[in-house]
Amino acid sequence: MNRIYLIGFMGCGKSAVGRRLSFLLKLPFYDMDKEIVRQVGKTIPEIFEQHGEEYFRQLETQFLRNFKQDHCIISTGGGVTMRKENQKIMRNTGLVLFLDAPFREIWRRIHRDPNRPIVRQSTREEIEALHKSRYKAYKQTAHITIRTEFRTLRQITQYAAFQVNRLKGE
Ligand SMILES: Nc1ncnc2c1ncn2[C@@H]1O[C@H](COP(=O)(O)OP(=O)(O)OP(=O)(O)O)[C@@H](O)[C@H]1O
Ligand SMILES: O=C(O)C1=C[C@@H](O)[C@@H](O)[C@H](O)C1
Ligand SMILES: [Mg+2]
Repeated sequence: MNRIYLIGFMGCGKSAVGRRLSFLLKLPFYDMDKEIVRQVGKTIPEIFEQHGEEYFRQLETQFLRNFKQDHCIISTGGGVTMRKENQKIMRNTGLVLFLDAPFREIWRRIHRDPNRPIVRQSTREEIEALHKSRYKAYKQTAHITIRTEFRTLRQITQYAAFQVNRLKGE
């Protein structure tokens, strides 16, 4: 299968870049968080509150196992890359791009967002530690790491498209 997965921490730009890349490469775009919300009929904060985080993690893995569409772009949730099984599915079914944004920028983007339950319950220090603890998994799972600092969304999207085409040509 030949999908493009965007991985990385909350707020690194997966959804924003995914939408633009979909337009540029003329491929359908799926946002995993949105797909899960649609399937379950509950918001992410509701899923976390009513069923717990572990249940949400199971929904993420189920989504990856059951999703059938080929030739598409998928922006993943920030925690998806932590499970080994998810890492394997993504690497075996597509090209994995990690959007590597600096933490202070991530924090500026996410700290007031009420739709991110993990952020709502934690201090800046705790979220920074989470970012640090996840970094290696993002890096190791990705075929390509794209550093987003000092780049506009347009530049990141163009660079991602360039890398995708380069790897397809190999
Ligand atoms: N390089 C960038 N320059 C300017 N703004 C950006 C950049 N990348 C992302 N943003 C903005 O930051 C916000 C968060 O980005 P986005 O929602 O795409 O993150 P995400 O990785 O999908 O997060 P989540 O894991 O929570 O789904 C959005 O408002 C987006 O437009
Ligand atoms: O980083 C995370 O663990 C999360 C990121 C979001 O995309 C959502 O998937 C959810 O809020 C959990
Ligand atoms: Mg997103």
